[in-house]
Parts: sequence; C-alpha cells; structure tokens
Amino acid sequence: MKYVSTRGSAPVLTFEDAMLSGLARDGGLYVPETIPTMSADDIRALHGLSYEETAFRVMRPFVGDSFSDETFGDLISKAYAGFGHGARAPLVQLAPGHFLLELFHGPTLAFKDFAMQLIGQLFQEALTRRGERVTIVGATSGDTGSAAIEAFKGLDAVDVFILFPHGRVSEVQRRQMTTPSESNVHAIALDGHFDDCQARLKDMFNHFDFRDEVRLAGVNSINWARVLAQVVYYFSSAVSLGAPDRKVSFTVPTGNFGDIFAGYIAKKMGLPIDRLVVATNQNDILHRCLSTGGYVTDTVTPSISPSMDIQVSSNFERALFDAYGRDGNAVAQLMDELKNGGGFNVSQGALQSLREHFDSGRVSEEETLATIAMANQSMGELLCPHSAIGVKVAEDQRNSDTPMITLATAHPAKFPEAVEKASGIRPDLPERMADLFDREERVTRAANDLTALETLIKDRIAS
Ligand SMILES: Cc1ncc(COP(=O)(O)O)c(C=O)c1O
Ligand SMILES: N[C@@H](CCOP(=O)(O)O)C(=O)O
Repeated sequence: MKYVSTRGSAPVLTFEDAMLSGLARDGGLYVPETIPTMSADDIRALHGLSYEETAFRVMRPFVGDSFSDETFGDLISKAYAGFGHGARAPLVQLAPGHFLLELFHGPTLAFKDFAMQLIGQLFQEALTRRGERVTIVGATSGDTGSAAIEAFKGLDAVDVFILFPHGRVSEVQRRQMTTPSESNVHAIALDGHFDDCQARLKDMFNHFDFRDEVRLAGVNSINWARVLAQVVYYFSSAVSLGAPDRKVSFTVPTGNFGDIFAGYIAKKMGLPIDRLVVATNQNDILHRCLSTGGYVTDTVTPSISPSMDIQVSSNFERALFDAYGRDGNAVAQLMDELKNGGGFNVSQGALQSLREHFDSGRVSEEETLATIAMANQSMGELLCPHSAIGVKVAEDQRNSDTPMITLATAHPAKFPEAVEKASGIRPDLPERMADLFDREERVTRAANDLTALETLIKDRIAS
C-alpha cells in the first residue's frame, strides 16, 4: 500500500512513513494511492463483531507491511481498552429514523480519542523498532490537543508540543492539556485563533531545516492514520443498522473536515452511504463553498462550539484532490491561491463531484442552544454544542427513506456553560476526572511568531 501527496510532487511513502511524516514535503496531505474495497459479503461479515475486530478488518488493508497482523491486532486492543463503554461507539435512537453515534466515551471525552489512542500505540511501536525519536507538534481548537497529550504523555520516543488559541478553548479542554505532569508534553497558549496555530504548524513542516533538525511529526488529521482510524465507526454504526443491505446517511459536525472525510473513505470502500452532511457553526466556509463554489476565508468568530471555530479546513484539500481527478498540480494551484489571496473558486466539474457526496448546513448560536434544549426535553439526550449542530442539520435535512446517523463528537461536560445555559443542567465530568479543577496547570504563553515558536521547541527538547 502506497501513499501519495495531494500536491503530486512529494515522495511516495509506505503507511508507516506517511504516518511518521505528517505533512508531505510539497505541503500536501498523504492519501492512499488506491482505496481498498470491501464487498457486500465482507461488510455483512462484520455483523456481531466487536469494535476492535471491526477496526482490524476495516483498517488492515491500508497498513500494508508496516505492522504484522498480530502486532496490529494487539495495538488495536490496547488502544480501546480504556474506553468507558463496552461498545466503544454506541448508537442510540433519538427519533424514528434518527440515531446518535456517541463518540465521547474515550479518555478525553471526544471523538479524537478513537484515532489518537491508536496512533499513540502505532508511533511507540514503530519508533521503538526503528530506534528513533520524534517531536510531535499539534494545533488544536481544544480536543485534538487534549487527546494527543493523553495518548502520548510519558512515552519515551516522543516529545509533544500542542499549540492552542489562548482564551478560545473551554476550561475543561485547557485543563486537560495543561495539567498532565509528564515532562515530554508541553501545552502552548498562542496569541491567535486556531487557524493561526494550524498555519504555524504547517510553516514548521515547510521549514525543512527545523523539520529535519527536530524530526518533526504531526498528529493532526493531516496525518492519514488519524483519518483511517475514524473510518471504523462509520462501518460499525452502519452495520448495526443493517448495512450493506440498508443504506444510511451521516451528519457530521465539521471543522477541519477530517471526520467527514473518513466517512467519504468508508463510502469509497463500499459502505452504502447515501448522504454525508457537513454541519458547521457560524464559521461556515465549508457550507458556503458547497453552496456557491467559492472557498473564501473570513475572520474566525468565536462561538459556543469552539472546537469548530475554523476557517481554513485542512482536509478539504483531500476532497478537492479527488474532485479534481487526483490532479496534484491543480490542487497545488488552488492552495497557492488560498495562501496568497485568501480563497479560490472550485471549478464547476469539481463542485458537481463534491455535491455527489456532500450536503451541508449552517447553524447559528441561537439554534445551537435551542437544539440542546429540544434534544434534552424531547429526545432524552444531553448534547454538547458541536453535537447539537449535527442534530439540528440532520433534523432539517433527513428524509424518511434512509436512516440518519448524527455523530456526537464530544461529551457535554466539556462545555458545561453552554449546556447549562440551554438546558438548565450542568453536566458532571466522569468520576475519574473529578479533580481536574484542583490539578496544577503548566502552560507557556507564546506569540504568533514562527521563529519564536521554533526556538521555544528546540530549547525545550535540549533541556
Ligand atoms: C467536538 C468536535 N466536534 C467536531 C469537530 C470537527 O471535526 P473535524 O475537524 O474533523 O471536521 C471537532 C474538531 O475537530 C471537535 O473537537
Ligand atoms: N477541532 C480540532 C481542530 C484540529 O483538528 P484535527 O482533526 O485536524 O486534529 C481540535 O479539537 O483541535
């Protein structure tokens, strides 16, 4: 199995090398050269399997020779052992034909744990075997950072630096990043918004002297392994509703387009998915793009769903690569226009191709609060604001022929203020996190400046 860059001119890599590299050296994102498929019988055979067994069967063809069957199976088992629900990703019914996929039973209470817990294991295994060490730098609007710190803390083959936007993550998210005491993890509060954090991260990858000196690696969804691990729950949930003999649709609260892109990969693999619906908050670049064809950045407006306060949506590049017939030069040109002019227009052909798979909807702050209240009263489910955005768009767009699965991407207790304002209920953190607010915080404030950030990282590694 080989991986190619969306911009067409970086070296072709194996799964393991793509995983350890993060961003491709031409600035693009790695994708599989070809997408392995599963037949209807292969999918039917997933009925009754555990989440871990499903994960093995869905992901195995993408991994190639990088890990043996036995090792890969063991690492999957270790990854999900700490989840707080036997099903790992339970499906609950909200209304006739509408289901909620609860992805918040992992250690940091967000869907990021599904991928991060696994790639923590894969990194440690691969780096120990190779006798190598890497520096992971991640950008977060709250959940990726906490999941990464949780998954990589204390591992001896990695140092982890997480850039988060100062003052723009929830208090629970911040404390999850700043309270672990392990010396290999570092939380950095950047003066800026999430797009600044992500832009500086990409600058570091494109600054080859720094990249090679610190042996830079990434665990954002620029890393293909992150996307791959998220493909699994599309299969597990669709199968539990009757796939491959019944089609389903998914609505996905979306920011960086990684989670919904995993759904697109599941569809390409053969899972009968009807619609993939992008649900955005007021930072709605994806909804605007799918509606008009114009991908034009705007200022990031803080919202009550802070993890989705994103205007430059990294993985959209992977969708564009397919929509432009896998033409890396065309994608590179669009990304240059984005960098230099703040946007681009998607060609008619590419837009039509995107619309064959994706629908979209945008939810205001008021609608988000109203949906939390409605779901609590009428559906018996306390939603986080991100999941509420998904439920609102799903309710607006679903039809009676095809079951709709909405992804619940975080636990309501990560965003207690918004949930309490909407429902009158202040959700509690699980018992194992009950002392989160008593733990000591460790954080470095930093300017939005590439050189200063690189110096900070190099100094920390050397000390
Ligand atoms: C709770 C939550 N919901 C939704 C999203 C959006 O997911 P994606 O960036 O994969 O589109 C994020 C951040 O990634 C998140 O943390
Ligand atoms: N919402 C994310 C933003 C980063 O997304 P990623 O999937 O690319 O890691 C977050 O919570 O940090």
